[in-house]
Amino acid sequence: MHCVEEIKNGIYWMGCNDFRTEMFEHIFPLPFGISYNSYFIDDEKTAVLDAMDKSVRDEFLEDIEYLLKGRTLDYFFLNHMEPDHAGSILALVEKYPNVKIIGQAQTFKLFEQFYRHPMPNNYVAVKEGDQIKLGKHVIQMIKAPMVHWPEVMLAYDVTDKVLFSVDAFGMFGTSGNVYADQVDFERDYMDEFRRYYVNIVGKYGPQVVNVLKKMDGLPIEVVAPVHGLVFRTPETIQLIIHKYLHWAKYVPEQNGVVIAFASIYGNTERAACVLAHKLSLQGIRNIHLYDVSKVHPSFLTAEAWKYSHLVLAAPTYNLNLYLPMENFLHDLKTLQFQNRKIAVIGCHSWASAAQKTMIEYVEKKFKNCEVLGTPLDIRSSLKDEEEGILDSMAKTIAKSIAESPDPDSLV
Ligand SMILES: Cc1cc2nc3c(=O)[nH]c(=O)nc-3n(C[C@H](O)[C@H](O)[C@H](O)COP(=O)(O)O)c2cc1C
Repeated sequence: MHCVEEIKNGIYWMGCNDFRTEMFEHIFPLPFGISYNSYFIDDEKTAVLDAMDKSVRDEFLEDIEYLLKGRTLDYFFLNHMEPDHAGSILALVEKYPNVKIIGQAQTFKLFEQFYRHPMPNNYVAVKEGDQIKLGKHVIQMIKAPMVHWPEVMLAYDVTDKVLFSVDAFGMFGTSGNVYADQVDFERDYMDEFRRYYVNIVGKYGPQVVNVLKKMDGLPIEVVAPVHGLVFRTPETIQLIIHKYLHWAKYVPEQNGVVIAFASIYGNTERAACVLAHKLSLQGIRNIHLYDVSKVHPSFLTAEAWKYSHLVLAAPTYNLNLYLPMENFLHDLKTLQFQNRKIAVIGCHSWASAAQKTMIEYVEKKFKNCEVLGTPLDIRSSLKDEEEGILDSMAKTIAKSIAESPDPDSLV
């Protein structure tokens, strides 16, 4: 069996969906699975760009054999050493021992660290701008450090204007289709596309901006990532570049409020829900409530990236911030979350710590973020006569949203 499709003259997509892996990198839940793409070029010389995870190694080798039609494999482009794209390389080299492996010196070093199997006779070291001629197809190397590892190199088919973008423009999830224009991408895939970006490369905004600058100078007709759908129409390519510009510059996509709350007994939750309704009465659209104890942080960080405003509400727990909230905020800090206004609600019964810790994250650990309005620290439960505090908070947030510039004007 095989699962391949020609995406441009002599360039083939090979795709495997993986519904068995529960968590990507053993940390990110995969409710819709994950897919691995690899690409084959049929020319005077044959080439494979990127390998696949070892969980789909047999299918990967089967597709290559089918496309080679009895020929041998001349080149393998090792664009990224991470095992979900390199896990099948040893098997590939065992099958095609004379294959030339294209990569950077740094890539080969990582290869040997992981696989303890030096193959210096197979290596062809390349640098930024080098071109490999396969025949009609000429492949140009474009460095993309930290998108999402230091050795990442994109490959650009100069002849057919295809950008093999490695993890850039990848996504969580799977599809029965190959191209983004064959599905309702914005409606059905954007959330997993965003969650992938934020959690996998979100920390490296400046490096992503550099890649986008390099792309700006290239005519691109197809963007072919290693996970998810392929982009071949000007509309879908423009859409993903537009989204990446927002995300990489830490500019929200739209105005709205994410209320991330934690609660042991329900009092902080109640305050969060009442605040949400007060915001709604203020005419605010797109208010999203999330219980951080129930929703994996990878979904929460993606939502925080999407919207302009954030509310954090959590109780004190053993003289600390309640752990699921701490996890979420730690994640945001690690991902270099920035440029947001954030309201804070703490809750405690005898010795407060949560409110102070959340304020510290906003003011000291996040970049260019500020606490919005007067933070609240509930004593066990909010009394009826204190509800006015939530009214003021809702008004402050609504005013801030009204005064926020159109996010599109910032990219
Ligand atoms: C294991 C445990 C530890 C707690 N530690 C503290 C604490 O250190 N300081 C404090 O003021 N309250 C502490 N609390 C109490 C809660 O923070 C407090 O009752 C709060 O109002 C609960 O809000 P909630 O109803 O939203 O869960 C603790 C509660 C539990 C279950």
